[in-house]
Amino acid sequence: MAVSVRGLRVELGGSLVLDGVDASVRQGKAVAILGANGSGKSTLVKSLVGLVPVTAGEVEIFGAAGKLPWSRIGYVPQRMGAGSGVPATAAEVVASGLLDNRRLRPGRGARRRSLEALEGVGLADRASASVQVLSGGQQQRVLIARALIREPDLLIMDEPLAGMDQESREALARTLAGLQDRGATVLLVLHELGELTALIRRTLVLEEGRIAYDGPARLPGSEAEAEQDRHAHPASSWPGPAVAGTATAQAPDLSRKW
Ligand SMILES: Nc1ncnc2c1ncn2[C@@H]1O[C@H](COP(=O)(O)OP(=O)(O)OP(=O)(O)O)[C@@H](O)[C@H]1O
Repeated sequence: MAVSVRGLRVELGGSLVLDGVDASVRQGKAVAILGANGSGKSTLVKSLVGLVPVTAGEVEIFGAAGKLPWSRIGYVPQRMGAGSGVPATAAEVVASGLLDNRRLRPGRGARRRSLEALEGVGLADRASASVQVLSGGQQQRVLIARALIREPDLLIMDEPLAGMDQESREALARTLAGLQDRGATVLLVLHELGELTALIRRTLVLEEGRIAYDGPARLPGSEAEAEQDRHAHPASSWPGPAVAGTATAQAPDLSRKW
């Protein structure tokens, strides 16, 4: 398993934000986490990357608990500027994704890789721009490119589509499909599947800190199903198992916006 959580409870500021979450994601799968504001989506992904303390339960990444294999993980937090007074170009911020705790320089080929990563979010033309002059949505894409340049085995993004225009969303969808083709696991907090409908086969829906639904992203006869059919690989072996076999509760309308 790329990700496995068991009985996960997280208390923040005296309230129970995650209340016994159990879920596993196999390597190479793309899963969306949906749910209303405040349902615990960000807290769940933060708990996976060690950014919030776990009150009870277990989190395992690539089969190991405790020590995070950071070099294999790309994480993009919920909308956070990339600028904040940093005197660097977009390409330099992206290249900083290649840094680790041991070296101060991004190493060979950093510029080329940085441009490729920016291409992946449709921002190659702004590579030499100072991040401070980029718009909020462009800065968000710089941060996504900074995660992509790491060629992560596990990419976790918290609302990556927020504030992105359609063209950028489509560029990101293509990039994520390529990443998945290489066997990476993709975990996304989303408010709607949108341009990523063709990529996402499974969704987890959170409600008040619990998993209310865990099953196929497209339900028979749904708009999402039709959309996936339009994009699906012709050799795809889908449809998968019936909804009733995998859903933990009655399926919500997965084509809605949360
Ligand atoms: N550091 C914190 N201290 C206290 N409460 C917190 C903290 N972080 C989050 N919460 C609370 O936990 C709940 C879940 O927050 P979280 O950010 O995980 O929700 P979300 O599903 O990602 O919401 P959104 O869709 O608005 O991003 C909210 O009620 C929030 O107020």
